Amino acid sequence: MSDPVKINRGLKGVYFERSGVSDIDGAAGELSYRGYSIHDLATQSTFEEVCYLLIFGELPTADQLSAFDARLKAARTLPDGIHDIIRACQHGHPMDVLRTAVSALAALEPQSQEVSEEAFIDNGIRLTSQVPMIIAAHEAIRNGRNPVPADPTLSHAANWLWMLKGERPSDEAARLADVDFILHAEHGSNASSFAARVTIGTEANLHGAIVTALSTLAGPAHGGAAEDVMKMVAEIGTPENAAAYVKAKRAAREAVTGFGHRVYRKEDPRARHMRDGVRQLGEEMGAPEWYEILQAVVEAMKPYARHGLNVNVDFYSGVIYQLHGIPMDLYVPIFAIGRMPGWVIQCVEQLRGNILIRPLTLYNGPDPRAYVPVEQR
Ligand SMILES: CC(=O)SCCNC(=O)CCNC(=O)[C@H](O)C(C)(C)COP(=O)(O)OP(=O)(O)OC[C@H]1O[C@@H](n2cnc3c(N)ncnc32)[C@H](O)[C@@H]1OP(=O)(O)O
Ligand SMILES: O=C([O-])CC(=O)C(=O)O
Repeated sequence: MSDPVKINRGLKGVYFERSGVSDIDGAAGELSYRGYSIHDLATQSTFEEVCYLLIFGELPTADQLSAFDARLKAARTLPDGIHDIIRACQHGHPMDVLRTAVSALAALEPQSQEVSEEAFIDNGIRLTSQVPMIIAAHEAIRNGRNPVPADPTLSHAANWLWMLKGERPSDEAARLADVDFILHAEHGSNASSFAARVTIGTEANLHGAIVTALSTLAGPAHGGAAEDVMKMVAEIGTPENAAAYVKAKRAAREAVTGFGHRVYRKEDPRARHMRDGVRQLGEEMGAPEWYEILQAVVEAMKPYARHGLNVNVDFYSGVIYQLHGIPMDLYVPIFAIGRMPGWVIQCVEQLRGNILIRPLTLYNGPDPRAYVPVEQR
């Protein structure tokens, strides 16, 4: 019997809202933020500027940028108690620790309860600065070190690396982190941003929506892919093994991680910037084999490219983090650092003319039946 209504499982191809933030052309493999090509932003802009663009809709003037930068820097503080919470769950996955700490911020900072556009922007800017602090503090605490205080002379990306490692990053390392954040900053109605919008649809506060988004980002089909790609590269071991690995995956009808996307049918436009980063960094660090293994996987997947199966943004990012000596379980949290402005502006957009997001499921359970008391079952 055919269903009386058309069901779009996974909401594939369904438009549920209008958005002026980012535009994805999946067929052409193109992405822009507020009309600016991701390629121009990745090569010419900074994460601070992209945050401003996403949140306020226009590129900032020099004065606006410096005022915004000062606002981000002033927000590099965590309330008393957050380090204790991190300490208490230090052995957990960093994504669980980050989510727990953001949830705790909602309880510790009274201003997080306000639901208005201005409050979302204020709280969103504060959280954008606090998220990298939480991740770096956790990394320090779980390794028996004291958290490194933020350095107000450093950019968002450089300060993150400074807090993570306790040493000043090179300009190249800071720029690579900056580009990574720009590329991850926003991506339309992806699963975590959609989940955040669902939370705001109930008129909940921004911190609640960010907790939802973090939970949703953590899965391997979304933000967890970079970590899985690194595990895959380690398992493959040498470029010569890549073809057999892919063949076995395809034979078992299992996903090759870092490939595929719900929207793109050409290569994810963000991937090329990460690919260049892996190649350069690998050569500089005398470890070209990671790039060679990745390219051997791409070669082995070529027969499937005509079905729209190409690399996505996270195919290359994990190896960049690995080359920087960043532990694998920090890859998803790093994605979250970059995605903060995207989540914030999606929540602001949702709040304007808010509507409860509540689709339908078509019932296919048992027909109506009489209740049977427990002693008669
Ligand atoms: C930042 C991000 O979130 S990007 C995504 C990161 N995730 C990953 O890299 C994990 C691996 N990829 C995947 O699991 C999927 O591609 C997803 C979840 C991202 C998208 O899934 P969907 O939108 O359902 O995929 P789509 O409908 O395009 O799949 C089409 C076909 O390609 C196959 N396919 C999709 N991705 C892959 C993959 N990575 N490897 C092998 N086959 C795949 C599907 O099984 C499907 O085959 P079928 O028609 O024979 O059943
Ligand atoms: O858009 C998606 O479905 C996933 C993605 O690439 C992202 O969130 O960056």
